Amino acid sequence: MNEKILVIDDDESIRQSLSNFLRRSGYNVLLAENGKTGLEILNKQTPDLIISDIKMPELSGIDVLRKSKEIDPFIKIILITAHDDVQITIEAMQYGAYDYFEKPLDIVKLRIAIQRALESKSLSERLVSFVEEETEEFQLEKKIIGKSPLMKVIYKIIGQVSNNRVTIFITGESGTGKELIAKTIHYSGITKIHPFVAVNCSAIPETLLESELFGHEKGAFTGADRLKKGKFELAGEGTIFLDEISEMSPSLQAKLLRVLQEKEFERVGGEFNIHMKARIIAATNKNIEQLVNEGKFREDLFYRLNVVSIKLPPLRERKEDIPLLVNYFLTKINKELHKNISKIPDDVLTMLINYDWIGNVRELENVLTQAVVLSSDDVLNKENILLRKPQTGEQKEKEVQFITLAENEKNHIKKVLNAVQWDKNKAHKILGISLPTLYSKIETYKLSPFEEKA
Ligand SMILES: Nc1ncnc2c1ncn2[C@@H]1O[C@H](COP(=O)(O)OP(=O)(O)OP(=O)(O)O)[C@@H](O)[C@H]1O
Repeated sequence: MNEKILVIDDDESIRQSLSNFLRRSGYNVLLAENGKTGLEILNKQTPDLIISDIKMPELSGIDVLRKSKEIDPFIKIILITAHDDVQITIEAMQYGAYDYFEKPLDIVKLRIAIQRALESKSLSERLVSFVEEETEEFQLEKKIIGKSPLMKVIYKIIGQVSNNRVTIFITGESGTGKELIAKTIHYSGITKIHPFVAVNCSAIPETLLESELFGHEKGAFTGADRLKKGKFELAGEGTIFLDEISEMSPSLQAKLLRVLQEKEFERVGGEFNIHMKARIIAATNKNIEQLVNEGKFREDLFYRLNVVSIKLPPLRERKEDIPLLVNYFLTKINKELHKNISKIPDDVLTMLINYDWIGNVRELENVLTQAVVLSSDDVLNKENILLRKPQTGEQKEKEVQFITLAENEKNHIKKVLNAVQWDKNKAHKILGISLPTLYSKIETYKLSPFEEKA
C-alpha cells in the first residue's frame, strides 16, 4: 500500500511541484492550500506524513504541527520555510517536527528525510512527546550565532533534548561554545525554571571537589564548620553542567558513576541518601574516547554520560559563520565599550575568514574586543587585529604541495562562497574576478551550496 503524504502550502507552484515529485516517487498525495484545510484532511484521511510550509496566513506551520500532534501524536511532519531561523528550527524540533528544510528545497535530502520519516513512523509512539506549556521568551538568535549546516545539526539536537532530562555529553575544542550550548538546552525546555549550576572539574582541587559536588555535613572534616549543600543538591530539578569532566580523579569518577546508576547521593559525612533530580550535562575539550582507551577515563562512566552526544565543530570548519559572528560581536562590543566600529573592509573580513582560530569563537571575540579598543575611527582596521600567529604556517605549505592548482582554486572559491553564504556579488569582489568569471568557475568546478554526504 502506498503511503499518503499531505502537502500544506499556500503557494500553488510549490504545492504542484512537490505533488509531482512525490507522485513520481510513488506516494499518494493530498493537497491543502492552508493549515485549516490541512487539519480537516488530517482528520478524515489519516495521512502518514505531512509536509507543511511554516509561513502561511492564519495557521502557521508551527500551529499546524502542534494541532496535528493533538489529532495524531504519531504523525511525522516535515516543515519547510523560506527563512533561515535558529529559533524556529529549535521550536519546530521541540514540538516534535521530524525535520526542517529551507527553500529552495534540496530534493535529494528531502527524499531521504521522507523515507526515514515513514520508516520510523511505527517507532514514533515511544519517541513523540508533547509540550503543553508555552516556552518562556528566550532569544536564542541573540545567543548562539551560526547558520552553517554543522550548527543546524546542533540546533536540531537542542530541540530534541530540551524537553526531556537525558544525560548529554558535549565535546569540542576550547571556546567552541560548549557551555553556551549547555545553557541553551537548559533555558529552552522543561528545566528552565530551575537552576543551572556549572562546575569546572579542573578548577577545583580534587580534595574539595567531592564536597563541592555533593555537599558536606557539619563536622565532616576539619574546617567543615557548617552544613554545606553541594552543586547536585543546589541544581534541584535543573541542570548540573560538569565542565572539563575528563579532569575528574578516578575515585570521584567511581562516585559519580554510582550517583548516575542509583540516582542518589550522600553529602560527605552524611548518613542519608538524597535523590538526584538534576539533568547532567558533561563536557570536555579533550579526546575522551582516547582517554577511555588509555584507561584514564572510566569506560562505564563515559557510556552513562554519553546518552546523547553533541560534537561542536571548531570554527575553522564552519567558516561561513565567521562574518555573522564578526557582526554579532562588533555590535555587542560597540555597545559595551561605547564605540561605533561599523565598517569592515573586505580584506579584513577575508583575513578573519582565512585564519584558523585555534581558540575558536572565544578567540574571535577577544581579537575583536582588542581591535575595537585600539580603533580610533569607525573602521575595523587591519593593523588593530592582532592574530596569534602568521597565517601561512609550514604545515599549510606542505599540504598545498600535494594538490593541483585547479584543486586549490576550486577549494578557495568554495571557501569564499561559503563564507559569504553564496552571495556571488560579494564573492566575486573578494576573489578579484568578474561576476561572469565566477559563474563560469562555479560551472566548471561543479560547485554547489549543498554538500552531498556519501
Ligand atoms: N555560536 C556562538 N555564538 C555566539 N557566541 C558564542 C558562540 N560560541 C561560543 N560563543 C561565545 O564564546 C565564548 C566561549 O564559549 P564557551 O565558554 O561556551 O566555550 P567552551 O567550549 O565551553 O570553552 P571551554 O572549553 O574553554 O570551557 C563565550 O563568550 C560564548 O558566549
